[in-house]
Amino acid sequence: QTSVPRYHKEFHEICLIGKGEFGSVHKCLNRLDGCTYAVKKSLMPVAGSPNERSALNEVWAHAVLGQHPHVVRYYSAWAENGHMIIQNEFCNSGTLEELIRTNQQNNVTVNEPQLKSTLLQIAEGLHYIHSKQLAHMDIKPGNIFICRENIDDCSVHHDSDDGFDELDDDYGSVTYKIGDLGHVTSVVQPIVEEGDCRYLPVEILQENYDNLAKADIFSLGLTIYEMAGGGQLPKNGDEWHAIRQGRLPYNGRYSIELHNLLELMIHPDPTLRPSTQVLTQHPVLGPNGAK
Ligand SMILES: Cn1cc(CCO)c2c3c(c(-c4ccccc4Cl)cc21)C(=O)NC3=O
Repeated sequence: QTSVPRYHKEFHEICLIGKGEFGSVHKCLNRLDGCTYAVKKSLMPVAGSPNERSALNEVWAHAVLGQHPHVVRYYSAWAENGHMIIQNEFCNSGTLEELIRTNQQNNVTVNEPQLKSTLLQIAEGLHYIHSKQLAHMDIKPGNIFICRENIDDCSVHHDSDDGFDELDDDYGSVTYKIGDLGHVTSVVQPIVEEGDCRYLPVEILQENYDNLAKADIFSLGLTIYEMAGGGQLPKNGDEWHAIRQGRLPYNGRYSIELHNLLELMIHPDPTLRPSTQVLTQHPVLGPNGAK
C-alpha cells in the first residue's frame, strides 16, 4: 500500500552524520516536538537475510531495553518506500571512536579519572542489557555515543584544544551511551551475528556461545584500552593473538591497578573475566579508586 512518506512529513533533515554500507544517519528535527533525533535510513533487507535479522534484532532489543541513561534511547521505527527507518536519541558529541582519533591527532592522553568514569558508565549500560538476558555483541568505540550537557547546540562549537576541555568535565557533564543494537542477541538462545573482529574474543570466533555476556566484557576491555592510548587494535596477526592471550602492553600512562583490571577483562577464560556486577562495584573504579 502507498503510505504518505512519514520521514519527510515528520522530520526536517539538518545534516548527514553517518554513512556506510548499512545506509545513512541524519541529524533530524522533528517538526512536531521541535527536538533533534538521529534517524538511520537503510535499504529494506532481503527477507530471511542476516541483514533482516540484524534490523529486527535492533528494534526488538530497543523494545525490550526501554530506557537507560547509558543506552541510546529508541523512539520509533517504520518501513517506507523500500527503506527501514529508525529514530533514536541524538547524542551531540560524536562517537568514542572519533574522540580517540582526535586525541591521537592532538597527541592528547585521557587522564585516569576520565578512563574510569567511561568504563563505569558503559559497564552500567551493559549491566542493564545483561540483566535482560541480552548481550550487545558489538561493543567498540564506534558504537559508544557521547552526550555533553551545557554546550550550545546551535552555535558553531569550537572543539577545545584537547580531547577533554576541563570545563566540560566539571560543569558540562559527559555521558557515554551504548548504541547500535543490531548485533544484540539472547544470552540463552544465542543466534550470533559476529561483530568487529578487532574487539571479539577467541571463544566467539570458535562459536562457543556459553558466555556471551563475558564477550561484551572482553570488547569493553579493549575499547577502554584503546581510549587509554593503546593505539589502533590489530585485526589479525601476532599482535591480535598476543592480546587474546590476555596480555596488554603497559604504556605507563595509568595505574597498574587499572591495567590489571583491563587485562582481567580480556582474560582468555571468559569465566575469569569480571561481570558487570563486579565492575560496577569494583574498588579501582570507585570514587576513591586506587590512586
Ligand atoms: C553515525 N552516527 C553519528 C551519531 C551522532 C553522534 O554524535 C549517531 C547516532 C546514532 C547512530 C545509530 C547507530 C545505529 C543504529 C541507528 C542509529 Cl541512529 C549513528 C550515529 C544514534 O542512535 N544516536 C546517535 O546520536
